[in-house]
Parts: sequence; C-alpha cells; structure tokens
Amino acid sequence: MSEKKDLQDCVEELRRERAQCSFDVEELTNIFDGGKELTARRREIEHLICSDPAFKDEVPPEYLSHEDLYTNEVRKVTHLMRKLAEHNIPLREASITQVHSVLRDGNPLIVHTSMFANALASLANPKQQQQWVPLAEKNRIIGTYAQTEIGHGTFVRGLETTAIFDPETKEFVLHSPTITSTKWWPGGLGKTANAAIVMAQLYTQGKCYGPHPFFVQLRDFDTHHSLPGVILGEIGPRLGINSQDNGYLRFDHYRIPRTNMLMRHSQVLEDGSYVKPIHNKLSYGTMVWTRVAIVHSCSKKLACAVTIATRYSAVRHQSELVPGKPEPQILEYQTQQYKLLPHIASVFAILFSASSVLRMQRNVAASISKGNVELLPELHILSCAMKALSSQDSTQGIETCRLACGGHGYIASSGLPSLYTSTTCTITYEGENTVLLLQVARYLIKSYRAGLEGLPVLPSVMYLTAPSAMHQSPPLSNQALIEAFRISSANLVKETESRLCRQFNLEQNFHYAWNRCSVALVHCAELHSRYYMCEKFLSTVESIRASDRVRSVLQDLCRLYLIHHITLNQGHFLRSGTLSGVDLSTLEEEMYELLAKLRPQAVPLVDAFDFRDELLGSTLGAWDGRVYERLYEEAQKSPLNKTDVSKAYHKYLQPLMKSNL
Ligand SMILES: Cc1cc2nc3c(=O)[nH]c(=O)nc-3n(C[C@H](O)[C@H](O)[C@H](O)COP(=O)(O)OP(=O)(O)OC[C@H]3O[C@@H](n4cnc5c(N)ncnc54)[C@H](O)[C@@H]3O)c2cc1C
Repeated sequence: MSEKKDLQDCVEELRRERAQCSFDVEELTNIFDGGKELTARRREIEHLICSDPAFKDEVPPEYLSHEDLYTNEVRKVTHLMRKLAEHNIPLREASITQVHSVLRDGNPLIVHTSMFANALASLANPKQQQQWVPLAEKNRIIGTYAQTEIGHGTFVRGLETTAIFDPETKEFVLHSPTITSTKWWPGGLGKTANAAIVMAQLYTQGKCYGPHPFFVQLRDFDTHHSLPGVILGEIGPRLGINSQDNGYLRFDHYRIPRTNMLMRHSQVLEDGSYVKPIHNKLSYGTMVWTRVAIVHSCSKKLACAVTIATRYSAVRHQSELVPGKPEPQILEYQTQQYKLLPHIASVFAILFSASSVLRMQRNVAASISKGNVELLPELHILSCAMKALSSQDSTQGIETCRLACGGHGYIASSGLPSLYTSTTCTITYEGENTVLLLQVARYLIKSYRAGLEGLPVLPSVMYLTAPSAMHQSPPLSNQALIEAFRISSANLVKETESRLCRQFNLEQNFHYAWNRCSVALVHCAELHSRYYMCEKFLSTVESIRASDRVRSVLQDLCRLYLIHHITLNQGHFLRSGTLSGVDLSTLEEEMYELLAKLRPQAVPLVDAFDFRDELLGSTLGAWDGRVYERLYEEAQKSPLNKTDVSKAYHKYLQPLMKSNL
C-alpha cells in the first residue's frame, strides 16, 4: 500500500513541477529543433521507429557478450537503414532526430554514413563519385575512414603506411612497413566495412608527397572475406561504444589502381607526375562538417543527461533542509540547482554556436564556389574551437549530472554511464582537443601580430587589437559582460604573446618557446572560444523570434550562463581589470538569485527537449518519474537473478565456506 503511494507521489511530483511552467514548452521545443515543421517531422520519424518492436532489446546490451552485442547492434542498424529507405527518409534527416538512440551501444555504420560518405563527397573527383557514391548509398560498399595508426594519430605527417606508384602497372602499392604503421581505431573497420578511405604517404617518381587519401577495397564484395594482402580485425573492448567494431588494418604490398587515389584536389598522372592542389586547405570542408555535427550531437547528449538528472532531482527526496521537516526534493538544494541549471543553459549555448558555425559554413561554401577561399581558415578555426569546447563541456556536464543522481547515476540503466562513454571520446577524435586549441591559439597570436602591424585580419579576431568599448554599456549589463569577455580574451592573448617573445629571446627557437608557453596558449584559446560561445548565445537570444515568456526564460538561462562562466574564469577578468572583486561578488549574488528563479522552470525546460522515453533509455529520467519501480524492474533482468543460488556458489564459494580455512 505504502509502496503504491510512493510511486503515485513521484508521478504527482512531476505533475506539480509542470504546473509551475511559465512558458509554452512546445514553442521552446520548436526552437530547439530549429522550427515547427522540423519538430513535427522529427516526431513522425521517431514514432515510426519507436513503434517497431524490432528495436526493443529483450536483454539489456550490458548483459550481452562482446560478439552478441555487436551482432545485435548490426541487426538493429541494418533494420533501421532498411526502414528509413522504405519510408524515403534520408540519413541526413534521420540524424536530426534521436532515432540513433535505439542503437544503445553505438552504431557500427556510423563512420560509413558520416566520415566515409563526407570524405567521398569532398575528396573524390566527379568521375570517382559517380563510381562509388551510388554503391555506398545502396550499402553495397560499406566504408570507413582509416587515418590513425598505432604510432600516430595527431601528427598526420608521421603516418607510415606507404602508397608507392608503380608506373609499369599504373597501380599504387599499399604497404604497412612497421607495427606502428598498423591502422588502428577506425569505426566499423573490424568486421563491418568492406572498403576504406586510407590515408597513406604518397610516393611517385622517387619522391614522397606526404599523406593522401585512397579508396581501398578491403573485403570481397560477395563473400565479405578479407582480400589477399589485407590483414584486418577488431581492436578489442573500449571504455564504451563497444559495438562499433573499431578495427586494425595492415597491408602487405597490396595493389590498387592509380584511379583509386582520391583526385579532387591533387593527382598522380599516368606517367607518375604529381599535380598539387590549388589550395592546400580545400579539404577542410569535410573536417568542418564533421566537427559541426559533433558539436550538435554534444548538445543533444548533454540535453539527455540534464533531462535525466533534472527529472530525477524532482522526484528524489533526501535528507533534511530544515531539521525535523519532511525530506525535500533534492532539486530544492541550491547545490543541486548549481549542478543542473548551468548545464541546461549550456545545451542552448552549444546549439546556438553550432548553428552560427553552420551558417558561416554555408556562406563560405558559396564563396568557395566563386573561387574565394579567404574565409576558409576562419571557418576551420571556429569549428576547431567549438568542437573542443562543446565536447569538453558536454562531457563534464554529463559527469556532473551522473554525480547529481548519487548512487543511482552509477547504474547502467540510468543511461548516464553510456552517455558519458559515448561523449568523452569526442574529446579525442576528429582532432584531439588540446591540439585543436593550440591551433586556435596559433591563429590568435598570428592575427594579433597582424593586427598590430595594421595588416588585415578576419572578423572573429578583429577584436584582439580593436579599442576597448567597455565604457559604452551600462555596468554589468549583458553587453558589458560580453565586452569584459572580449577585453579579457584580448588581454590574455597580448600577455601570452609578450611571454612568447620573452621566451623566444631566451631559447632562440620559436618551437621551444611555443612549447614553453603552451599551457598559457591553451588558456587563450579556451577564453576566446568561451567568449565566442557567450556572444552567440546572447546575440541569438536577443534576435530570436519568440513569445515574451519563452524569450524571458532564455534570457535568464543566457544570463546564468554568462555569469557562471565569468565566475569560473574570474582570474582573467581581475587580471584584465574589466571586473573588480566587488563586481564579481555582485554577479555571484545574482547567480544565486537566478538559480532560485529558474528552479521552478527546471522540469519544463528539460521537457522542452522532448525526448521520448524509449530514446532517452533511462530508469531515472522517464516522463512519469516512476524511478523506483523502473529500477526494480530493470534489476529483474539480471541473468544472475534467474536462479536463487548462483553456479559460482556451488563451484567456488561453497568449497571455501565449508573448508574452515
Ligand atoms: C572512439 C574513437 C573512435 C575513433 N575513430 C577513428 C576513425 O574512425 N578513424 C581514424 O582514423 N581514427 C579514429 N580514431 C582515432 C583518433 O582520431 C585519434 O585517437 C586522435 O586523432 C588522437 O590521436 P592519438 O590517439 O594518436 O593521440 P596522441 O596524438 O598520441 O595524443 C596523446 C596526447 O599527446 C598530446 N599531444 C599530441 N600532439 C601534441 C602537440 N602537438 N602538442 C601538445 N600536445 C600534443 C595530446 O594532447 C594527448 O594528450 C578514433 C578514436 C577513438 C577514441
């Protein structure tokens, strides 16, 4: 009887939370999706997938063996591909939904549908695209992108796989000369893919031209056996996404036709002569698209985590806020609000920044088609900055959400551990974050120096040498805070550039000096990127077409985001003199008020992310809040609970217990 009452209380608790909502949840959902029509379409696709019993896991993936896990996810992803094709739903459209969440432990075809497809589109010439793209679209070819080797990931020039042109046969000979030249990590390479885009050192006419991409068939298109000269397999269990069969690959003097070199940008002609690309940064396009996709997926993953932790915090009661009074919802604790609300704000900050980079990408693509590549470096740097910041923020945010759920956040059925493991890897792939931030820093230093010399610099970094505008905005207004960010970032770049010069005078070597300043350089890049994200959040909220109520809640979230990141970085603001100790203390006070103000909106805000229970996949975060019932039900699925006494008791425990040792 009392158990029933508890469950009823949880449902009632969330109903009360929703009753306090100050804005139209559906309107905010539309903003999150990018428009009303997109919300409707997303729901339609998600309904189609969720109503199909083939996507349900009878046995939770955590209980499956490594092989069964892979087999089950391949079953689901192939069913998903067929279903989407039957309903004429393009993959790009499906990727804006949450349907991939039916693949609980990753997606063995993800590299095929993303990196491989993008690389073909941007690196293959029109004739090659005609040859391979239709086959890839029909999944006759399943590809992966094989760049990283055991010995080298970040330093692409250090790759050791060779592709030597043989003018006699007009073929390239691919070879892996050392153990460290083994390709290592590509998703789907182990057992799924039958082809790959392989990055290898190109040699022709006795000269090495550096790493170039090649289309390489790895397996027989009918039998799926690996081809002679190709040695491949799976690399073994990872921290997460264990069904993605990340693989290894070696070549033993494996021959491919000359025309398999992807020749959109550079070419090797029949006589072996090399034709270099007109612009060496033209292949940035693929990387930018992939990084923006990562930024989008980071905001979705973080949105899932805050949905789970916020709903749970509304139904969970613990301890006493006032001695002797009933246990409050844990969401009443200010510390809990501080754990969750800034990350709810962060979802929007990441999303709005991604949209801004995407808009810029479209403009740059249009300029490139007219032969103007001027803005390409700017786009490249912004995508690096946003990928680094959003992967770091979402990973930390998900971990905070997990901790905010106490012990239950550690249980697999909460969904939080797998959200963490599938997000933290984005810090490493598509450019390791520290390395990306150092690239951003290089651009900042270069632009700062150019600005000082009166040379032209690109828009996003003009502020580094522009005069301060601090006095123009009312003190501590949003605009003033953005200006404080801008000046602090410029100040840090200036300070670091001076340090770099001093270090150079000592070392007499730019590279050693750079390394000696690299921690400070990473801080420069982080502050610049944070400034960009804050600025995009604010400008989007200020220009958004929304009702007053939705705008008001977004303004509060944006204000919280700005103040939160100022308090986290307060040293930089004090150093630059843009904010005083008193200002920071006033802002901190305001942050605590904002936490209290936004607290009643916490559940409606995460409801606006509109995740279906099936796709959220969490015992703690379901719509109805029946946390304890779900946790208990899920525990019944443990194979250990099939019998009262386990096999291990008879085999090991009993002999020990009876041995009197
Ligand atoms: C889940 C997952 C999926 C992947 N999928 C693919 C795939 O499909 N295809 C593919 O080709 N690869 C893939 N990778 C590989 C990935 O791209 C590399 O792991 C990544 O590029 C980092 O390279 P690395 O592992 O060699 O690390 P390293 O480059 O060795 O980095 C190790 C450390 O050294 C530091 N470091 C390195 N260089 C510098 C520098 N210049 N300055 C300062 N610090 C430096 C880094 O910051 C880091 O802390 C995947 C990796 C993971 C984890």
